[in-house]
This record gives sequence, structure tokens and C-alpha cells, in this order.
Amino acid sequence: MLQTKIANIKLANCIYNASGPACSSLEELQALGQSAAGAILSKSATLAPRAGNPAPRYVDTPWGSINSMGLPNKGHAYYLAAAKELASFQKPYIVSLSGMSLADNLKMIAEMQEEENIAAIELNLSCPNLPGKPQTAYDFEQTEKVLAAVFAQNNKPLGVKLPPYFDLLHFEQMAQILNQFPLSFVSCINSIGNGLVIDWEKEETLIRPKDGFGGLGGDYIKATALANVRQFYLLLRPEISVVAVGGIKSGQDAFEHILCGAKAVQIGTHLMKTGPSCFAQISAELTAIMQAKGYQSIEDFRGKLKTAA
Ligand SMILES: CC(C)(C)CCc1c(C(=O)O)[nH]c(=O)[nH]c1=O
Repeated sequence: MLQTKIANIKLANCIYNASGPACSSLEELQALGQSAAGAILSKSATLAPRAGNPAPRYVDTPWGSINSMGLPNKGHAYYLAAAKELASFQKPYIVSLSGMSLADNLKMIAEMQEEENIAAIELNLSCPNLPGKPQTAYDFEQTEKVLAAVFAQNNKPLGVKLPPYFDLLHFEQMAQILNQFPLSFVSCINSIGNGLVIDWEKEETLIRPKDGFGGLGGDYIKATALANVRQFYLLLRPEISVVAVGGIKSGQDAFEHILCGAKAVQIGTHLMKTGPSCFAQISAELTAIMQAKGYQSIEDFRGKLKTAA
């Protein structure tokens, strides 16, 4: 019922984890392997290990979460080596990369090429850009430069993780760039950047880094995530799959994202809140909705959102 394909990668279940929450250590990745998740996706890796920002740096809230982790990770070699350990789960293992520079990204991508147990690379385009410039994905020229350099040397299935866009012209500009490259997928969306959540009783910010400004996840971002999934589904070449992430905590949320065109859905904040059992929960709920509506596979309704009459 829930099987899908991202480019040529087959997933028995279209629901898996988002990069970031609960996917930094081999133990966490193995727990994802043991869960009902259809794939295993790692925390965005940098060339060398990073401790990240001081805590509190991730906080759950009634409407979702806020974080400014600062890219804590075990370094790219760790996630490369993990591939052999995770092969026994017989589900695609995808490595997320977020190099501190283009040179670092190219070096990491080069080292991933030979590992057959890495099904795909998810390049995080929220990765830092040159000082004084916005994140890469908000710098269209830099994005084009990065993708040209990446695809000059990459032969593995590769997709990009995108931040949310809000201006319709930006969707068109970004799609025009992305359509030039042999991308396997885009994952929409990353957290909505630089939100601010406050503890009004203590009169202080919830998180410590960046004076409390951090990426929002969960209910706060679902409507924006749906819009980004729909826009890129409509604007990108059909060979580029759209993977949905943002505010999915139920079968209904997953159904809505697939209705917008998603080939697969990723769970982040809800995974942090409820643990790897969330994949079985959401899978069961989505299956029940599909059965009630008479759908046998997600292709029966994927992308078929209608406009209100
Ligand atoms: C924001 C960056 C630190 C540049 C990338 C890593 C990242 C982080 C993070 O590690 O702080 N948090 C997110 O919600 N999304 C991200 O892509």
C-alpha cells in the first residue's frame, strides 16, 4: 500500500525520518532501521565532527519545536562507515551532507561515491554560505554554482534539502535552476528559519544560541511545507521526486502532502516527541485513510489535489 520510488530508489514504505532529530549516532540509525521507517536518513554531516551549539538548543513546544543545534554531528567518515552496519536492515540508507564550504561538500561527496550501501545523498542547501551572504538556498547564484560543481563529479542518486520559500517568484527562480540538473529528488522543507519562542513567565527565550532565534518545526510549519511541496511538484520535471517534510504527525498529514505531490514523507519533530514508533503509527493511519477512500497505492491520489470549486 505505502510503497514508493524516489527516482530509482524503491522504498517499501514512503514514510521515513527527516535529517536532524534522532539520527546522529549509529544506535539512533539502527533504531530507525528496526522501526517501520522505509529508509534511514542521517543527521547532516560536516567534514570533521562538530559539538554544535550550547544547550538548550532544541526545545519541544505545544505547536512543534524550535532548534539552533549548530550542526552537531560525528563527521562524514562516521556516516560513511555506518553504511555497512546498516545494510542488514535492507532499507535505503541516505546520507545528509551540510559542508561548511563548497570544497568540503565536494570532498565528502567524492568519498561517498564508492559506497554501494549508501542509496543516495541528501545535500542540505541550508548549509552555510560565504560570510555576509544568506544561506546557500537563498542565494540563487550560489545554488547554481554549487549544483554545477556537485554534478560535475557526482554519479550517485542525489537530492537537495530546501528551506521554505514564500514568494511565488522565488519558487519559479529556484525551479528554473533545479530543472537544469540531474537531481533525484528535492526534500521540502527544512525548518522555518529564525523563529523566536519565549517563556513569558521567566521572560526569557526557550533556546540559548543566537539569542533564542531558531528553526521552527511541527504544526507551526505544516501549511508552508504543503505549499512548498505543491509548488515544486508543479514546477519541477517529473523525474525529480518531491519528498515532503514539515508538520507531519499523522496519517492525515502524510495524506495531505502526498495529495500535493509528494513521493515520500519525512518525520522530524514528531519523531523527537514520540520516538521511532511514530512510523508504524503514521503508516497505520495513512493506510486506513487510503482504504476508506478506496486507494490501493499512493499513486492513485498523489498530486491530485483539486482547487476549491
Ligand atoms: C542550519 C544549519 C546549522 C546551517 C544546518 C543544520 C540544521 C540545523 C542545525 O543543526 O542547527 N537545524 C535545522 O533545523 N535545520 C538544519 O538544516
